Amino acid sequence: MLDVIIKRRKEIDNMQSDEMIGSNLLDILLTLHTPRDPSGYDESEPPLTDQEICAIITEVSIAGIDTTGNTFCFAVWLLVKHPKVIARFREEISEILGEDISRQITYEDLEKFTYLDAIMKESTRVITLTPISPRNSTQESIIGGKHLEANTKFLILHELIHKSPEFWENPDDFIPERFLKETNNEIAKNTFIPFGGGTRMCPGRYMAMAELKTLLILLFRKYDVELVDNVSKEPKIQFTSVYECTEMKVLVRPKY
Ligand code: HEM
Repeated sequence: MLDVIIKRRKEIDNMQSDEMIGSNLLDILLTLHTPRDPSGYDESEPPLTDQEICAIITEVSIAGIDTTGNTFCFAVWLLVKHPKVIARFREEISEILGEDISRQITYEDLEKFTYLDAIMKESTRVITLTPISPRNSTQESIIGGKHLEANTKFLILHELIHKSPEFWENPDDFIPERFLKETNNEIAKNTFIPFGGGTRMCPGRYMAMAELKTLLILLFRKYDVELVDNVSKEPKIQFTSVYECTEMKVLVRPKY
């Protein structure tokens, strides 16, 4: 990958100052904190080195692809199982974007999608992609009434917390409304942690949510989606470091 980065850096260095760079991740990283930076040139910040760019692209690829892809499959499956939720979601799409299905979706649009936000939250609660996170206590502490010595290794069970009847009513049911302000439902602190928490919380969470919401709008505003056969009544799931959807067949038909 380093070769590709070096080659592209040379190409960009040889470009005329008014020539446009691409909007892909590599070009954005190569021009960050340089006079070509589209978000403005800040001389006080050094440009990224080839090694730093390589590390960022590797990290985004490892941590950002399977996670987002599988979350998308599970969200589609949950939606298809709940036609009333799809109907309300489509109403929200029409309210915010109108009926022009070619209308581009902006980040500002996404912020208005409160029901879709609730769908995504509920979807990541019902099927918690990363069910556990390891931690190591740096100091002696008491957690849940249990005394832990410093340097104790332990696991945070996201999935167990997300399915605990102590914190969630009907925890196995898919009810996006529980995340809406209108229902006045209090979500207790630290009971909703699909992206972890604290200093190691997922740094890709906003990017993942923006991608997932955009994809769901694009899919459901233009297509009807249904599960194909018995295989897909339940998606096939296997656990590696995250839950992976290994098989799910859907039929996608244009609505118009
Ligand atoms: C729906 C999609 C995603 C889910 C459910 C998810 C979930 C998580 C979780 C649970 C953690 C561990 C947090 C902790 O230990 O407290 C994590 C860490 C991380 N995620 Fe994500 N993630 C997603 C998407 C992404 C994307 C798109 C990127 C990058 C573009 C990304 C980059 C990372 C990185 C680099 C870490 C390690 C952070 C650290 O240890 O300091 N993730 N993610």
